[in-house]
This record gives sequence, C-alpha cells and structure tokens, in this order.
Amino acid sequence: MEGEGGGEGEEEAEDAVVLSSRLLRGRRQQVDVRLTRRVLTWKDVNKTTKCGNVGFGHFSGTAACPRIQVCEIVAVQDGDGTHPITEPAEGEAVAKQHKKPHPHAFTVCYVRRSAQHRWLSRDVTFCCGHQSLQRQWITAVQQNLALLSNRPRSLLVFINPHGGRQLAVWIYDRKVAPLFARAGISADVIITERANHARDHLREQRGNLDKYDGVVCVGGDGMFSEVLHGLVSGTQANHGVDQDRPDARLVPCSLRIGIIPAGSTDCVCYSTTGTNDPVTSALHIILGDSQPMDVCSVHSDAAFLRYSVSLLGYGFYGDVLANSERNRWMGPLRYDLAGVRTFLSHQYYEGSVWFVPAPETQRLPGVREQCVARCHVCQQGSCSEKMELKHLSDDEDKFIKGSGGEWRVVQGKFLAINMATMSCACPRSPQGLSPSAHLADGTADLILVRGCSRFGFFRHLLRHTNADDQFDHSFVEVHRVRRFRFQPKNQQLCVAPEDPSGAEKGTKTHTFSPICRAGEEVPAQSTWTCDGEMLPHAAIQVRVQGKLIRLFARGIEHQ
Ligand SMILES: CCCCCCCCCCCCC/C=C/[C@@H](O)[C@H](CO)NC(=O)CCCCCCCCCCCCCCC
Ligand SMILES: Nc1ncnc2c1ncn2[C@@H]1O[C@H](COP(=O)(O)OP(=O)(O)OP(=O)(O)O)[C@@H](O)[C@H]1O
Ligand SMILES: [Ca+2]
Repeated sequence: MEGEGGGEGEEEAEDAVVLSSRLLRGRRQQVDVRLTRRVLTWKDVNKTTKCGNVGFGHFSGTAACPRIQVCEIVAVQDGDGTHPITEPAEGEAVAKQHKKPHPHAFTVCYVRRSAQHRWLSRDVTFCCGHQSLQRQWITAVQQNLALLSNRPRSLLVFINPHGGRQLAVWIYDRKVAPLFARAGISADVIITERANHARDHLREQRGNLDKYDGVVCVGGDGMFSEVLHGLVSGTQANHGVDQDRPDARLVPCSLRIGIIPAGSTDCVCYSTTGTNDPVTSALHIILGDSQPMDVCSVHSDAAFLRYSVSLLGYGFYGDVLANSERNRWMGPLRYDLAGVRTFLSHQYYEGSVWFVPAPETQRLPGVREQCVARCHVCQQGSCSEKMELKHLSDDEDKFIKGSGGEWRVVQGKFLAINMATMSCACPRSPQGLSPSAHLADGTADLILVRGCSRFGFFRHLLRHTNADDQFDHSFVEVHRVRRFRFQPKNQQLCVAPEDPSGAEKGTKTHTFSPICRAGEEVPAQSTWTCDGEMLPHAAIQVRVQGKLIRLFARGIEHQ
C-alpha cells in the first residue's frame, strides 16, 4: 500500500531486485524506483526519509518509502493512466486533451485500502528518459504479474437488471467493466431476462465452462444463489453425484464465484469482503482472491430442495420474507416494512429441532471472535464427523444416541429458528446474525429464540445492529452444528427414530403424519427462508458441506 511502512526487511533482502532506475514521478519529483518480485518501491531523491538519505540503489530499511505489493497491482500501462500515448485521431478535438502526456510515461494501477474494508484503485505515474526504459519497466512489471497464476483472465458475468435498486447494469458498466478491461480480463456478459436464467445457463453449459476462470454475478443474494445452484448442481451432474441423496458427499466446484453487490441485502458479499462496495469486489476478483465457503444442502425427506450459504430461517425471518415478497417493487425497504409487521404479530411456532453438534474442538458460538482473512479455524478444515458429546442442561432437551452420529433434540415453541452458515453480516447488521460463525469451518450456528416478551425480542433484534451480544438472553440458545432437522408440531414423528439420519441412508423406518385429532386446532406453521428464497416444506433436513465453493474474496482483513 502506498505510504505504508515496511517491516519486512529480511524477506525483502531475499527478494532480488528485478529493475531499478531514477525516474520522474509525475512531471517533477525525482525518485529512485525499484522493482522486486514482490514489491514496487520508490523514494524521493531530494528528501531525507526515516531510512536516511541513502544513495541510489540502497533501499534497506525503507520504512517511510512508498511501496506497492506486486500482488496488489491491478495493471501497468503506458501513458499517464488517462491519456493513451497515441496521436489524436484525425479530426479529434485536441482541446479535449487538457495536457499532453509525457511521451515515455507508464502508469501502475494498484489497490489502496480505505476505511471500513473498502478498496480503491489508485494510479502512480512514472516518466522515463527514453522509450526503451519505459518499455523495460512495463515489461518487467507485466512479467511479475504474469507469475501470479491465481488471477482470472476470462470471466462469465451475469447481471440482474431488476435486483436491489435496479442499478446493476449501471454499476457494472461504470464501475466494474473499466477495471476488468484495464486488468486485461475478458468478460462474456449476460443480462438476465428472467428469474433462474443464470442458474439454467450454468447447468446447461456445464460441460462448456472450462474456458472461464470464474463466474461473476452482479445483483444480490438471490443472484448469487442462482449461480451457486447452477455451478453446484452442474458439478454434481458432471461427477455423477445424485444431489437428491441427503447423505451424498458433494464434489467441490472448480470455478470461483465473484459477487458485484447490487441487491437489497448483499449479505454474502458483505460477510466475505467486509463491505458491499462494487469496486472493492471487482478488485478482489482482479487480484484472484480465493475464499472457500461452506454450503448447506437442504432436503425434504429424500428430495433435494436447495443449497444455502447464509440464513435458513423459520419463524421470524421466514415470515419477514413471506410478508416482503409482494412488495418487491419497494426494493430494500420491503424488508423493513415486513419486519415491523412480523414483529408485531409475535407468532410462535411449535416443533422439534434435531441437530448433530460440532466437535468441542471447534469453538462455541457466542465467543466474540470473528472469522478473518486466512482464518486459522477455517484452515484447520472441516474435521471428521465423529462427534464429541455434551449434555445440555435444559430439562427439555433429550439426548439421543444413534448409529450415524450423535443427535440431540430440542422441543418447544420458537419465535425463530435460524441456521447461519456464516456470520450473515450485512449493512443492517454489521456483525451479523451470528458474529463468530466461520465461512469455511464445516459448521453452521443454530440459533433458537424461544418464547419471550415483545420487549425482550425487540432488545434481541436491536442487538443485531450494535456491538451488544444478541445471544445473552435467557430465551436464546445457540449451538454450533453439522447437521440439523426440523419437524413442525403437526407433523411429529409417529415412530421415534433410533437415528433420525436413518432416512438419509435409505433405511427409513419412520413416517411423518399429522398428530392432530379431528376438531383439534392445527398449530401455526411458518415457512423457511433459504438465503432469501421461500422453501415449500416446513419439515427439512440440512447438512453442512464444508468448503464446497470458493469466492473471489479473502474474508475480513484486520484494519
Ligand atoms: C429494532 C431494529 C431491529 C433491526 C434488526 C435487524 C436484524 C437484521 C438481521 C439481518 C440478517 C440478514 C440475514 C441475511 C439473509 C439473506 O440470506 C436474505 C437474502 O438476501 N435476506 C433476507 O432475508 C432479508 C432479511 C431482512 C431482515 C430485516 C428485519 C427487519 C426487522 C425490523 C424489526 C423492527 C421492529 C420494530 C418494532 C417497532
Ligand atoms: N431478469 C430477471 N427478471 C426477474 N427476476 C430476475 C431476473 N434475473 C434474476 N432475477 C431474480 O431476481 C431475484 C432477486 O435478485 P437479486 O438477488 O439480484 O436482488 P435482491 O433480491 O434485491 O437482493 P438480495 O437478494 O440481496 O436481498 C433473484 O431471486 C433472481 O432469481
Ligand atoms: Ca461455517
């Protein structure tokens, strides 16, 4: 980052100099510029820096020298970044060119960090004494960049013109496409014409996607979900994996997914980059960042329903979504209106929640430790599914032993049942639904909100918007889990299963049926929201598939 201190002296000593020259920065400032495999640095020859007024070629201890990591260079080109070094075409108004560029200038475009995890692209221009030196510099930087093999060269881009505030096309054309072009990335762009256009295209073309290094969606969580479904389903089909089988081990997708945020919540983008800024996302894509992510597969009995990466919510969030759908035309505001309405209804839902807890070695939710870039918890990988056990203190909880893992069940009335596979941070809730959830640890956080007063629930919701602990309520419990099942009250198990996963092994011996007798009131049922889409079933089974996909992101960096 320009202007940032060094502190990598030893590493730098081993990082051999590729090229160094005395150049002009801009038009006037004389600088000694040095390129190594890892960094581009320069220092003003006339200024005494912290590292002393060292002679040319001596950059040791460049504490105060501006430096750019090579891996954070977007592009290098001739000219001053705004003026191509070509003669104006015949008839072109020379007046348009307010200043003639230096004939032997070259410009390095690089990433600069700004507040709140935003990234900007910035230019620095150097002027050389003659053309061959200019060529030498451009070639040297380009050769360095060519060594970065994780960078995408070719992308498939889907734009949803109707998501969020309906600005997706404008955002892509104005903010993203120019950066991709500058970085030499070619993009095949499809503006979607209907819902599920992107998903269907990816499924149909699944044998034909090798020419791309990644798929980018410009839209919200719904668009991301389309790309996720298209790629995951296509990958399973390519490998002969039957995604209808709840116990199937899914094959990870090879193509990375980029998200240019242009939706209403943009939770996946926000949780993986720390912001919902299109330029930041474009830069993460250009640098070729890679963030693995857990994906939940959701089934109803033996039928596949959907995949989820953010929130599976029954009760409050399910109802917010259902209440918001008819007001889609309102854009992001629809959620606030539906939220107030749902809050006032204060509806409970009865049922049984079954889950397989994550091993004790994986940190418990509620510990205020965030999943960060290069997170050591996620790097440990999804551990084996052999579970360690811990009894719950609540009398209502039963401890169930089964042959396919250790299941627990919690029964009762719930205001909300939320399963967050990652933090679900978004602009409405910067810490998220489950602030310490991890992006790629192979677990999800199950948050159960039981009966409480409206005031209590209001306080719980309010804590999603500040730094207070939303789990610190007697009516909220949270478990870190690998698997999960839900049965609403009116569909209780007729035969209590020895192992609720039996159904997932094709050895189903139990059935679900209404337990209400004639004349008895049928308990209220909610619907599930699955990453913002409604599910048609209330009784579901969920399994976390660790690190199934990768995004062009790197998680939240320390600031
Ligand atoms: C007192 C203020 C309370 C504010 C509480 C804010 C909690 C926000 C938690 C957001 C969690 C988002 C999880 C991400 C889900 C995405 O997969 C999905 C698809 O984009 N988005 C939504 O379902 C969209 C979900 C949007 C949920 C909005 C809920 C708004 C609740 C408002 C309650 C107001 C009570 C006022 C009483 C007078
Ligand atoms: N051309 C289209 N016409 C109508 N619907 C579309 C089109 N393209 C995509 N969709 C659908 O629009 C839905 C919403 O899109 P998107 O996720 O981009 O915005 P959003 O719902 O406002 O944002 P968020 O999901 O972040 O709340 C998606 O479920 C997607 O399937
Ligand atoms: Ca996770």
